Amino acid sequence: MRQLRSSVRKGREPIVPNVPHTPSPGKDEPDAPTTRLRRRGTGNRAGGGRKKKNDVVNGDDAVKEITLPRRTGEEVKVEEVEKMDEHESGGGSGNKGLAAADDEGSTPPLPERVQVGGSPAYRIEKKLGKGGFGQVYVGRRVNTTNPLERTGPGAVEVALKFEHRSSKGCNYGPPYEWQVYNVLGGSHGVPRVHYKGRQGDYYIMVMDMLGPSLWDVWNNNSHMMSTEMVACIAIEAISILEKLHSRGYVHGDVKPENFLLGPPGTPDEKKLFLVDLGLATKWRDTSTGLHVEYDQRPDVFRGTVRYASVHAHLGRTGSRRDDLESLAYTLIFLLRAKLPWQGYQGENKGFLVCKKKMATSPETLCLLCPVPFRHFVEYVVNLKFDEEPNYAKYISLFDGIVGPNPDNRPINTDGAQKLIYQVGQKRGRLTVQGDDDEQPKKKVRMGMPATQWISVYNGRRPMKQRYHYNVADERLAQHIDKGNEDGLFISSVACCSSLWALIMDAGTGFSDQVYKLSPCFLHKEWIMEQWETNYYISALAGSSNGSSLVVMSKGTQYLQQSYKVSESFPFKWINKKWKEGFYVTAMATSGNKWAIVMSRGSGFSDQTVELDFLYPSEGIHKRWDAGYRITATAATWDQAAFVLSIPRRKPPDETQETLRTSAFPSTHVKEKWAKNLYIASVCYGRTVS
Ligand SMILES: Nc1ncnc2c1ncn2[C@@H]1O[C@H](COP(=O)(O)OP(=O)(O)OP(=O)(O)O)[C@@H](O)[C@H]1O
Repeated sequence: MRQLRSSVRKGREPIVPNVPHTPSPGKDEPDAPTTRLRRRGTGNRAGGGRKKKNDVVNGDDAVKEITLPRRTGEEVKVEEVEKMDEHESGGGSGNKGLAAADDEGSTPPLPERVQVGGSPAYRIEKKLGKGGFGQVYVGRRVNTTNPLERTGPGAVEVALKFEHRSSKGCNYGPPYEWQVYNVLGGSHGVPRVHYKGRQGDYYIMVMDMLGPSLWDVWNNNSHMMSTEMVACIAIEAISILEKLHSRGYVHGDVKPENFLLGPPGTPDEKKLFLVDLGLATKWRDTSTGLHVEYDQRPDVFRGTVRYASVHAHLGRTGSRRDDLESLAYTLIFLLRAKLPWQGYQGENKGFLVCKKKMATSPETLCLLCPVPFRHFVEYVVNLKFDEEPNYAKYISLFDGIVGPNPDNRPINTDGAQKLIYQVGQKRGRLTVQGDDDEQPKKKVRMGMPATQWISVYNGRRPMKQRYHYNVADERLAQHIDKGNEDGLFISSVACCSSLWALIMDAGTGFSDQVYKLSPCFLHKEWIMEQWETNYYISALAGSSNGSSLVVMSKGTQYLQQSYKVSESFPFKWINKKWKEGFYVTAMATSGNKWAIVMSRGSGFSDQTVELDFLYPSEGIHKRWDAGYRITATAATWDQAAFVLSIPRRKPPDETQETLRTSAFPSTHVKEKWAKNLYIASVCYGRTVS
């Protein structure tokens, strides 16, 4: 199994060498050699004061939170069960996030005649479509001077997009989409908006009338589309996205329903357009010209579940790669009529779809598709957050599939020809054929889940640290007692195959410690008893059979503590607690359950979470660059979570390294000690897929 190591050293390039594999000795590890012993003060910083009795809150059996009351005796808050967002929409569109799905019956009547922002007057005719935000109708000019005027501000027929003022997109006035159309309207592949304004309760946009969507075409053709047609769509769609991206925006909801052809029977009938800019965001800051900053908010989902990029599912800031990943799914859907993650239902749908996307290799996804499609998928799923996509190269992938004469193609590819020409001109050549010999990059989504040890090391002054692993329940006490006798306290615990790993340190600063091995995850009565006597949870781990090891210490700097056990990663709860001044100070998993401990007085000034279906290497590096350091880790069979924090007091050595190993990293730990790097956190679980 692969082992990887990555690290950060402030002011230096991160080091990312591969570390050789070390087989597990498969037994308890004896005391390891230690560096110089240095004891820290052991004063109890938690302070005294009697606490009121704790309340226990059970949202449901699976989710519970126990909060230690503030010393003011304030009422303990009741937590609701909180789950990942789930969004539904109709049609063939899959599920859409951030959409206010108006029920047709409940929408107020549309005006009979529309005239907004200096436009001519229009009569409303047939409905063209309906989305989560608005409804689109044909508008026919009431007084026509030139009945042949097909496009432009004086067109006889226009598309009218109505959004009710109470719709979600209009909370702060006119729809956000209007602003985006101001910038992008009329650019390559984006319809022109001629007028906009409010009439009665509706915000109305008057735009060029277009034809059927790609979903309509596919649906009306017995759910089939020729390879050449899809390849042409790929070529032109990439060029449309390139143009949109070059203006600083990402679309955010690329899918078959949002690609429209020109009106049938007109010169534009083979031309492709991209509509619905309601979820567009900027990837580039207009004033600085810099790429927007990376962030992950695992509770935020924007887009449509079926076509969303994995990064969008995980709540990462949108960037150019996301549109291309959604385009890849769109193309495969049109070709194969099905995506492997269709059919999931229920409140867990977003999670299951994302997990399936991560577990589906490009080979599996593109089975029976011509090779260029697989190469396209491989390129786009490997794009980094701020990487500039090589649009011209992606377009050139499909050259061999489409006919040589652009005039005979089922979709107009003029935009793409222009792009390739421009790129060629820039480089002093005409095309990007043979541009470079770069092969599609290594695949990160391989379809094979793997579990590993994830260990995190911090640079610090020499101290005594000791580790034990493969420890059976009955042997825990013996190791802990011996450690305590030697002046060590437990700093981290982890579990693999129902055997425990213990890290004991001389540098914890704790003055006393108790622990509990219990058959449940977690033993709330015991925890509450310890809280009563000023012990706080300082480390915890869970086994796959549901048992847990909780370590509680005196002498922590915590002032108040709260924990939650949840079936899914409880980001919403964490987010709420952050606002109350709590920070995550420990985490553990048991099977698919998460236990998160949050404390006041944690010594952090900011905190963030990286959650992924694999080791989130890019995210961790981005956070390291922004001054965060990993302060807690936990992983289930599916997901790995890293909590990264900014300490209030800068440590003298900010070095941090992570290591992923298939066996407990005993040899590596010794090598780290030699460099004054000590285990700060360890867990066992999902790392790669
Ligand atoms: N200019 C147009 N000409 C013809 N039909 C259009 C036009 N604009 C939109 N439509 C049709 O109306 C549908 C909904 O439009 P649009 O996607 O802009 O609305 P939305 O409420 O933002 O949708 P979504 O739920 O996808 O965000 C489209 O799928 C398309 O079928």
